[in-house]
Amino acid sequence: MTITRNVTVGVLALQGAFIEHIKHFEGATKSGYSDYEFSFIEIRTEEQLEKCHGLVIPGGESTAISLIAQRTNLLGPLMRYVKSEKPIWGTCAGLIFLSTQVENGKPGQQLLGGMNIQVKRNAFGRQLQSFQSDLDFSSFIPLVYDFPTIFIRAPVITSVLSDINGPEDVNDFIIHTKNDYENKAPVQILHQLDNGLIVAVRQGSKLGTSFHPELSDDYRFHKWFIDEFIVKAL
Ligand SMILES: NC(=O)CC[C@H](N)C(=O)O
Repeated sequence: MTITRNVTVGVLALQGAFIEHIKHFEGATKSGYSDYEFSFIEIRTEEQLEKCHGLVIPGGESTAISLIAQRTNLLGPLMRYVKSEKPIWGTCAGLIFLSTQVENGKPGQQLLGGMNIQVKRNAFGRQLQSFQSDLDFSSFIPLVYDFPTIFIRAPVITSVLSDINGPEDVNDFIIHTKNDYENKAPVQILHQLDNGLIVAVRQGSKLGTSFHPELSDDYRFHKWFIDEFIVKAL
């Protein structure tokens, strides 16, 4: 007799593209996982968050997600969750929220500080606010040579921070996390565009992508997150 294990993955549902992530995870796990019974749930409260083996922070607007998290008292629980070393994947605005520092943040914007990186919001400028590109991710996802990758007013990773305490001369735009967590794992660059811009990084159990795999019709990225981050951490 095989024993099935219940696994819960949460998607932060304060604002943005959370339903799309849930649909992709459901599609990605429909078959091939006889040992696991997956539930993908929307997260709006601390009680819901506590049930999760891993968390996804979707794209949307990082300033709005931060504001709603503060107003609904979820910011503290999210900062504690980041420290638990459970898998977390931030896409686009979620990547910004998960970072340690934003070079063009909005005053009052809060960051979870899960990855020792600095990001820049809306990094592709006005002409190129949104675009789609087939990218070769086969160096980290086996056999994925042509993933349909959608960028919408996307951020990029501008540096890896060695000093997580932040800059001494913080100006009006550099926003630094208030979380005292330091992720000790090395930051790995997973993908750089041809022009050198960094759009996917991993730091131990944390993953950050500038783009939106949940807006394509391809489940392979979500399946990789389940296999590589969630299942391996169980
Ligand atoms: N598609 C997105 O998530 C856009 C991110 C948005 N520009 C921000 O700063 O939060």
